[in-house]
Amino acid sequence: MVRVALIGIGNVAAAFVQAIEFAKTGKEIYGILNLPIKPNNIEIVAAFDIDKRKVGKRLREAIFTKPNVVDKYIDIKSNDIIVMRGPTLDGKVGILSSIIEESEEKPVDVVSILKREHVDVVINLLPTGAIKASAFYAMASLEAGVSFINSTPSPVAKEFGDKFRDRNLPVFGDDLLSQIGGTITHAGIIEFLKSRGVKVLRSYQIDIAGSTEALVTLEDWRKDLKKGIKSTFISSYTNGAEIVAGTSDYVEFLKDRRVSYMVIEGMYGIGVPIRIDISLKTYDSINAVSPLIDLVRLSKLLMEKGIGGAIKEVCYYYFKDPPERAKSIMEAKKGFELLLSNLL
Ligand SMILES: O=P(O)(O)OC[C@H]1O[C@@H](O)[C@H](O)[C@@H](O)[C@@H]1O
Repeated sequence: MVRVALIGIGNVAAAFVQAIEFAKTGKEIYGILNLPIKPNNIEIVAAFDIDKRKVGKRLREAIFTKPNVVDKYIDIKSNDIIVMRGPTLDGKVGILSSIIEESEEKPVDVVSILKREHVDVVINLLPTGAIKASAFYAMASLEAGVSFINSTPSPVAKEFGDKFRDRNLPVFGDDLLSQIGGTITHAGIIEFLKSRGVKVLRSYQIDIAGSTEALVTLEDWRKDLKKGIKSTFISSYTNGAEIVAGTSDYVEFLKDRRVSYMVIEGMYGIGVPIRIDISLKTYDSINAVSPLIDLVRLSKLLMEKGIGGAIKEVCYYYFKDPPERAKSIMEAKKGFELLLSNLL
């Protein structure tokens, strides 16, 4: 078994909890690695949040509580854990203060809970911008001897990588790359065009969704942070093309659906123009599920072998803002596959 703690019971947590239940039915989850640890070996044993509508509730009920918008895909029968009150820190700054209804309960002692529940892996799913809170949970994980997956844009793998390495604990981050979201699709099309000799000149991507993450990204500083990460990820795979990409709007009725529009312009042949327009429609939270199921199992495998730190091949394959980047998506895949073959 791999024992997991979830930090932030938002939409991705709602999708992940359902995916673990789905795995128990024996049905196929698309796009996950074939590893000795199976998805049904994952057990969620602790959950933390700060919203009074979720704290104190059963996890299986909290995941469908406002402001979450994820659909119910499956009945969760087997998990009775209660959501605990984590520390707030910067978890409700700015627009989040009008979305979150802060619990009046006293925060629990996170380190002792992680130890008591024998947690192997913490998944950080706090909102964008909760930098101090993410750092707090990273430190708590270090102290409790737990590995850490940082799905958020906060710099955890970047800043805590050495500390985790010294304790032989894996830390993966930063900012999870969706299985088939806007960023990887955009970078992938550009890489394909390049492989066909097209000179890509410029490109933009706008993302529209109805989740809390889309709503909080309306704040300029969060928008700039995420736009910077997405644009840098895509640009790092192009030779000097002008790239602008990031969340642009919140449309409430879309709920967990996300629409990404991409426009890519370039030249080919004797210098005539090519333009590609793409509209990609996905369920945002489900897009995190397969990568997270892989990362949880990889954490445990690496822990068992005593390998710690921000393993670069895992970070550049699964994240948008890794401490080190590969030169292309293909190179990232090759590097990651080599690591896997040495590991298994
Ligand atoms: O789909 P992408 O481009 O990999 O981005 C994934 C996610 O990136 C996160 O930063 C956002 O908060 C999510 O809402 C978003 O969907």
